[in-house]
Amino acid sequence: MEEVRASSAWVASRSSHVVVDSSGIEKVVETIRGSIPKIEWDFEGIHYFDNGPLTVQYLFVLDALNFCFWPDKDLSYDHLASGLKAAVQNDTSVFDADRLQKCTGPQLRELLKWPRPLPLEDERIRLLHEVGFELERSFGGKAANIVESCGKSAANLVALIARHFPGFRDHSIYKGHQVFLYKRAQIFAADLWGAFKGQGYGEFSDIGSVTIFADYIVPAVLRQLGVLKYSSTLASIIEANSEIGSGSEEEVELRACSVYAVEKMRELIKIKSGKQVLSVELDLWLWSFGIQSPSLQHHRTLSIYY
Ligand SMILES: Nc1nc2c(c(CN[C@H]3C=C[C@H](O)[C@@H]3O)cn2[C@@H]2O[C@H](COP(=O)(O)O)[C@@H](O)[C@H]2O)c(=O)[nH]1
Repeated sequence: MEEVRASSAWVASRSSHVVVDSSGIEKVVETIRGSIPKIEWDFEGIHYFDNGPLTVQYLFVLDALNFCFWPDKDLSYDHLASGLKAAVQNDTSVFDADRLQKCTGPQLRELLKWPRPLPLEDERIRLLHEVGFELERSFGGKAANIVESCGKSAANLVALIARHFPGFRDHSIYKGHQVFLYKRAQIFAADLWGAFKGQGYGEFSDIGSVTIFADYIVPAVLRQLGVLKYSSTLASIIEANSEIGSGSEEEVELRACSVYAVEKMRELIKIKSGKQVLSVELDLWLWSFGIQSPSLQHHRTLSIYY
């Protein structure tokens, strides 16, 4: 994840639409006084968990589809997590690699009990096929085998997933440089860690190397907290709910500056209180705050990455 951290810092040092405000970071750190509210993984009670390899398969499929809910104002991540949970409870072979490869749009809608086409549905189906195909080709059909081959390293896991599954290669080109954000690959590692409570499939010796997951909720929360400042043009685009192009400077800055700001926050917490908090914990705190603030306006980008 060093490349996520380094390339995000590179963007933050050159950004013009989004600025990381260090006094905003200081204020947040002062307010929390070294202890961020602990948010339980699955605080919503919407995820499948059986303490075994089927949970790993479930989480991998979940994170393969964990992007872009906003184009349908009634759809959210909750529907995906709980819909896939109900599907696997009803049929434990639903995420078998051969079935993933054959899944169609109407079948996915039926699984999720969603009455109309999903946003980017054709992309979601393409990605499910890719996951099923590559799981079968290289991992005996089981996501648990990916995890077992990463030597309890989240960084290895993210690298392995990015190498095998093109849909997880979350990156952009910014001012000629390649920027890595790996949101869904990293969130898969974090989901394993959270679900299995750092044991078994969730044991990673380097969980501290995972950064936040640059989505559309966390930047909005950071802005609300005064950590991110937007240019007036960007602010009005977001206020008007206008779309921001995937890979545009604005979009890359929103995401990369969020990663960088939380890394800075983490460093400052360490300096001020001596406590070593994880970006995964900061992420869940910020994200859960964001989804409980429906009035928070977020940026809108059509993307398969987040
Ligand atoms: N940074 C960050 N982004 C996250 C998550 C999660 C869920 N993580 C689970 C893990 C444990 C908990 O119990 C959570 O349930 C989803 N997202 C992103 O949010 C957006 C969905 O928004 P809306 O349209 O309002 O549902 C979309 O981009 C989605 O990819 C997270 O944790 N961190």
